Amino acid sequence: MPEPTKKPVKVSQLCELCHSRKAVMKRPKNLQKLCKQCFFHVFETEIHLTIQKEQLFYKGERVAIGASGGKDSTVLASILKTLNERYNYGLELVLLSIDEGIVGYRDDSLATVKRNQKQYEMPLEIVSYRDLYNWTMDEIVACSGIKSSCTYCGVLRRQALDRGALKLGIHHVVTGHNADDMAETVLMNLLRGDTARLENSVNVTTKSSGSPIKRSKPFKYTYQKEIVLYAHYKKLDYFSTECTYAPEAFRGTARVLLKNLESIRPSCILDIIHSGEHFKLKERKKRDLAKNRKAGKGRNTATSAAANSNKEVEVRPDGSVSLHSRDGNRCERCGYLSMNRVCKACILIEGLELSRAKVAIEGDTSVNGAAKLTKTLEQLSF
Ligand SMILES: Nc1ncnc2c1ncn2[C@@H]1O[C@H](COP(=O)(O)OP(=O)(O)OP(=O)(O)O)[C@@H](O)[C@H]1O
Repeated sequence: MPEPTKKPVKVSQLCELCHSRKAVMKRPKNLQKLCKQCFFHVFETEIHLTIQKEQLFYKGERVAIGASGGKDSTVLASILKTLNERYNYGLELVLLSIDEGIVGYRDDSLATVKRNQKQYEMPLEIVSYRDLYNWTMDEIVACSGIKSSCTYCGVLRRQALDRGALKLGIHHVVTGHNADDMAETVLMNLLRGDTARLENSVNVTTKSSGSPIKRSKPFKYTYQKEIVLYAHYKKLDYFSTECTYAPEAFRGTARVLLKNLESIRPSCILDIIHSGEHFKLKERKKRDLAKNRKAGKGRNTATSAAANSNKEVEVRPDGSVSLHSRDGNRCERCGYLSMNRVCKACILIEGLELSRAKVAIEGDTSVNGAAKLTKTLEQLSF
């Protein structure tokens, strides 16, 4: 029987890197036509180069991966395992998950992380808001409404990741924040005129004041679309549902704007990050901002939940909160490391406790029911 003849692949369909295999995709970052193998290679190599250039790790370092079960952190765990073995980084990788207490969302995504733990053979530590703060996000939303949920969650999660890492004796947490997240942050700060934050919004590595924990973002230059493609082609096991509570409204606006820009000019994500990297505040402006902040003036100054104690609190656009700073010390309330007399998390929790007392006096204290009721009410239009 004659052998079936293989249909020749048109040159225009060949991978633009290896020129031998068929291209299966257009790379979102630069529209290069690639085969699967070459895509894996460039994707992994770019992340390795970022890690090297930024000198993110040292040999023997213990690193906690902030693992939410979503695509970004799942790909991060998979890639770090691959690169650690391929390039002999010598890292000890641990999965660290925060259970915010969001029924029907986080419980399902944590089930994914538990499967990842076995797939990647990494230890897993789960720390919950309930244990740390005696609140769940469902309860917080029931008390304070859905609008400020991202603010609360952001502040509490940042601290919870730090505390979870410290519990493990780890001083470095990596997260799956990607290039799209970075560009969104630059756009948001730009649109708000928040020049003070523009300068630091694109740093790969950050540290909260007073915290001994370093946080890094190895996906700083990695496009979200490519992360999804990688997870898809590698058949990674991840949880794809969005958080039950709406994303921060203004970030959502910046996201839509960015997606529109990206569809016209794919490189704009990197271009925005590049611009962010070159914003530098004049020394005088920096001093003025610091003075204003100390005096409690400025665009983002608000009297927060701790207003009952007449303290001026600055609520920053990224959700972090600051009181008058002082040198590294411990929070008066919870004893956790803080530059402020009372840490950001305690300030928020204090306000919540006041609202909880009010809810208890006014009626229904069944929190799960209250969370559902809040969501239902906010979805209604009159
Ligand atoms: N509950 C959590 N536990 C541990 N780490 C978390 C948690 N939520 C978020 N992170 C970390 O912060 C990063 C950014 O979180 P964000 O909420 O922006 O989610 P995302 O962009 O959907 O990421 P992912 O796809 O990993 O969920 C995540 O990639 C992860 O590393």
